[in-house]
Parts: sequence; structure tokens; C-alpha cells
Amino acid sequence: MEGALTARDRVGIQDFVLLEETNEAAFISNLKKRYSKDLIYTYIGTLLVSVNPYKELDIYNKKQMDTYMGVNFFELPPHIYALADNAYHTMLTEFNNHFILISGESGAGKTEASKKILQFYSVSCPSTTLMSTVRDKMLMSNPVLEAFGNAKTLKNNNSSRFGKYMDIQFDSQGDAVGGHILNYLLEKSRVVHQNHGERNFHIFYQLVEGASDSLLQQLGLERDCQHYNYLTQVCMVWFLIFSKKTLGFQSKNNKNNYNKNKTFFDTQQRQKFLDFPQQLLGVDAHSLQEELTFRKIEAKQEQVHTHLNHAIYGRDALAKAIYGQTFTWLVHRINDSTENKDASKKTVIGLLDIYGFEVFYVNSFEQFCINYCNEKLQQLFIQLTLKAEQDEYEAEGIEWEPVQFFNNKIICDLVEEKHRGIISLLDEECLRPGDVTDLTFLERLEEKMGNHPHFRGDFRLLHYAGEVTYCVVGNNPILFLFLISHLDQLQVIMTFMLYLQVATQFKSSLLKLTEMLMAKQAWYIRCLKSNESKQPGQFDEALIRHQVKYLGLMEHLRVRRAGFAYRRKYEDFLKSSCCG
Ligand SMILES: Nc1ncnc2c1ncn2[C@@H]1O[C@H](COP(=O)(O)OP(=O)(O)OP(=O)(O)O)[C@@H](O)[C@H]1O
Repeated sequence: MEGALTARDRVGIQDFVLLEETNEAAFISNLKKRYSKDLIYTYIGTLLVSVNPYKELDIYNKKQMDTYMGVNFFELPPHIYALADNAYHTMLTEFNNHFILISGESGAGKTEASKKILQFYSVSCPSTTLMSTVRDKMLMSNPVLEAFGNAKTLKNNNSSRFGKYMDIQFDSQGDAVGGHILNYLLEKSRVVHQNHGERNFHIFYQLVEGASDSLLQQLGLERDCQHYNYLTQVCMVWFLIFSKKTLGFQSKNNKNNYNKNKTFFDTQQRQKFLDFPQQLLGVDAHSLQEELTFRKIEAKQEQVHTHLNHAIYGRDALAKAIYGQTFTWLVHRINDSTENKDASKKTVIGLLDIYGFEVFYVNSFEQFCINYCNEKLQQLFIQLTLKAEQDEYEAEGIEWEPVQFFNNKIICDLVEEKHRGIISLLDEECLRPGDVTDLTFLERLEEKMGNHPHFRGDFRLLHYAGEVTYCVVGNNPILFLFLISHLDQLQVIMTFMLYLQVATQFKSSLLKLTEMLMAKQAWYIRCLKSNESKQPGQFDEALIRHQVKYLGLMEHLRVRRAGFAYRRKYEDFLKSSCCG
């Protein structure tokens, strides 16, 4: 197959394992050399390194797909299709489950990579009419999910603001027969607030720009984003656009459904805005108005005007809740239409495309969860590659010079350890009687974590990928001062309970995810961001070096070079040798 290589393909070294020198400078120089010729893929053994080209490359066409189908991994120049094809064929021969872990920071190219893989399977797997329908649905679900779950951030014009794990189900013939999506932690706060230079979820702008006049009229919307606070931070109505069926808001007087969600309308706009809930959510306008602008003092059976800030807070809470439910509903609908209910045994290839590590000027509770998730995935990578392989050599008494690596378990523990980690501390603080504020939480953090090498004062964490300061005082979620100063006691407790639930639920859903992944055979794509300004042809060496470092690529290379080139699980080897 050497003959299939063009002169261009020969630029640099295609597999870092074959580099003569294994220092960082040689590694980066090889990446740069290849990147300058639009060769964005390079291997470290079977791990694929991908550098974002920020331009369309003619390497994803049908001809390329055909070239890579059924060909041995190392026979052709590195490509994402080679990895996808190998995972698929290994699954078929070993009849086991696989997953492809796509990681990298925000804007590095993870979502694009997962789309390329899906497209490859949609062309390369055998198909019948029924299968094609399932496949079409899976492919078509992507733009819909992106519309509702992606947004422009400073780092990426199309950033995934939720985590997605998609299982593609195959039958024993290798036909793609179904799919299932698990979604994680949608960044709901974006619905009501965006950092400077960022936008709300795409769907809002798409609707205003693209909906027919009659649909806009039906929804009571105008074709101008400037009219909407949640898109421009001036006025609001957005959250009312979804149908009551979607949202699960039902009867007129079912106060429980929206009891704790209050909204504020100024006098002139009030009636206009209150018509929308009536029309779209099926809630009575008057009751909603009461709920939004009055509160009852239970002891005295009095009604008093809600403070403006309470009402705004309630309005935003309602908007976030509605959007969150809509998104969950959407994922369920997609799953209903793509899931294969036939009970015969299937194997799966899972694609994990989860938000990348991020640092913003203001980092909220959601960034905390996102970065914690990235820590967990890095830990999984370390466990499955650097640690497991070295442990195995040691256990089997194979001569081996240990490769040192930074094990981020210490950071995962800092966040999640039972009774001692930050999440436990948050839980405790939420449940503690007495005055609980941002400051008490910060004090507790400093008291308990002050000496930890990855904790700095003021809720600054030294993550594996960099230092992040989380906002505890201001208008973001873990905000105890904000809550105390603006909400009554009951709401404070309710909101604490909410964060308590979110953090703890997120922790357990990540635990489930990692357990699920550990039970599958892993393939890795490490995406690197080539520059901060999203420009084609720019290779920012310092930025790349930083990513190479924190992703542990040099350590992975050292283990790959020193370790056995071909490694297989004993059981799989036995199965294929005896029964093959
Ligand atoms: N293989 C590629 N070919 C061409 N352009 C690409 C490729 N990969 C990424 N890009 C460009 O980079 C942008 C960001 O990529 P992508 O959305 O996949 O990043 P991400 O890692 O998923 O980020 P986030 O974590 O914020 O969701 C894309 O919108 C696209 O313009």
C-alpha cells in the first residue's frame, strides 16, 4: 500500500512512534510540518491526533471513504476514517462493544470529528431501506440537536453547550440498526444570560431569521432579534415559544407546575406578554401574573408585591426550566425514533462528544461541572492507557522502565471525594442550618481545601488543563450572597437544594458514564486547537505545546514506543484463535 502514498502524504512522520527523537520539540515540529500541508491527522499508535484546520479540506468525500473501507489501520495515511473503520471491523470480528473518546478543549474539533465518523458509518455499513431510515434519522438528528444545544462562545462559533454520548447499535451482520443518545448537563443559564461577545442557543436566531411569517405570527414573534432581551439583554418573551405539550405545563390553575417560577412584566408590556403563556402554555394569564408579581406571606395570609429582583429571578428560572424540559423532550423524541427495540443481541460503537475544558472571564457553576467532566475523562484516558498498560507490564514481570505522568486523580478527588470533596462540601453547606452565604461557603472551602496543591484561595482550581477561578460572588449559580440578598428564605433553601441536586446528580451520571465506557474497548481521538483566532493556516506553537502537555501526549508516546506494538486482550485473542 506504500504505493498509494503521494509525496504530500510523506511529509513528516505519520506515526509519532516512528519519530527518531521523542522530545516535545520534535513532536511539535512534526505536527507543524504536516499541518502546513493540510495533513491534520497523525497517529500515536492507534490514537489519532487531529489539529483543527479551520477550513474545509477535500478529504471527506465518498472516494476517500471507499479508500479507507476495510483497509488495515496502518496501510494508509492517518485519517479519522481509518480509526472509524478499524473500530467497526474489530467490533465485528470480536463481537464486542467499543467507544470512541473524542477529547480536546472547546473549539478543537470534537463535534466535527464525531460528525465525520457518523457520516462514514452511514456510507460504509451495509444497508437496507429500513436501515437507511434509521441512519438518516441519526444523521438528521445532529442539526436539530445542534440548533437547540449549541451556541456561539468566544472560543467556538458552534460550541456544544451539552454533553452527548451516542451509541450506534449494530446487528451481527454489521448493519447499523439503531441509535441512542444520552445528554449531559445542558448549559441552561445561557438562555437568560450570555457573556459579552457570546450568543444564546442557535435555535432562537434561526427561528427569527428562518421561520415563515405565519409561524412567527402564530408564536407572537417579530422578525428582529433586537426585540428580545434574552438575545440582546433588553426585553423578553423567548421562553414562551414552545408548545404546552412539549413542556408538560398543563391545566389553567395547576399552581404547582409553576408555583415557584415568577416573572416580571412592566405595566405596558404586561398584557401582551401574558397573552403568550395563555396561548402557548395553556396557563391562565391572570393566575400567572399573580404568581409572578405577588407573593403570599403564609403566616399572615397576606399578599405583597414581589420585589422586582425576585420577579426577574423567577422569570429567568421559568425560562431555564422550560428550555431544559424542551431539550430533554427533544432527546427523548429522537431516541424514540432511532432506538432499535428488537431484543436480539447487538454490539455498539459509542461516540462521546462532550464539551471541552473551558476558562472564561466569568466561570460559573456550569463551567465547574464541565471542567470536572473533563477531569473525569482525562482520568479515564490515564486509567485505560498510561496506567493500565504499565501496571500490566509490572504485574507480568516484564522488564519496564516506568514512564512518569501527571495523574489527575488528585484533582478528581478534590472535587468528588465522599465527605471531603468540593461537591460534598457544597452539599453540606446547602443543608446546614443557619446563615449560609457565598462567603461562608468560601470560608469552608478555604478551611478544608486550603492546603491542597490544586486549590488556590477564592475558589481557584488548578485543573490538569489550566487554572480556573470560579465565580462564587456575583450573578452566577453557586452564588450564595446573591441568593441571600435577593430571595426569601424559602427560595434560598429551594435553590440550594437545586444546586445540591445538580452537582450530586451530575457526579453520579459521570460515574455511570465512566463505568459504561470502562466496559467497552476504547479508541481515542485527541483534538488540538491550532490557534485562538479560528484562522486557517495558523499554527500557534505555544497553544499547541500547552495542549500536548496537558493531554499527556508525550507520555502516551513514550509508553507506546516502549510497550508492545500489538496488544490484545487474552480472551479476545483466544476467541479469535480458537473459533476463527
Ligand atoms: N476537520 C475539520 N475540518 C474543517 N473545519 C473544522 C474541522 N474540525 C473543526 N473545524 C472548525 O472548527 C470549528 C469548531 O469545531 P467543533 O465545533 O468541532 O469544536 P468542539 O471541540 O466540538 O468545541 P466545543 O467543545 O466548544 O463544542 C468548527 O465549527 C469548524 O469551523
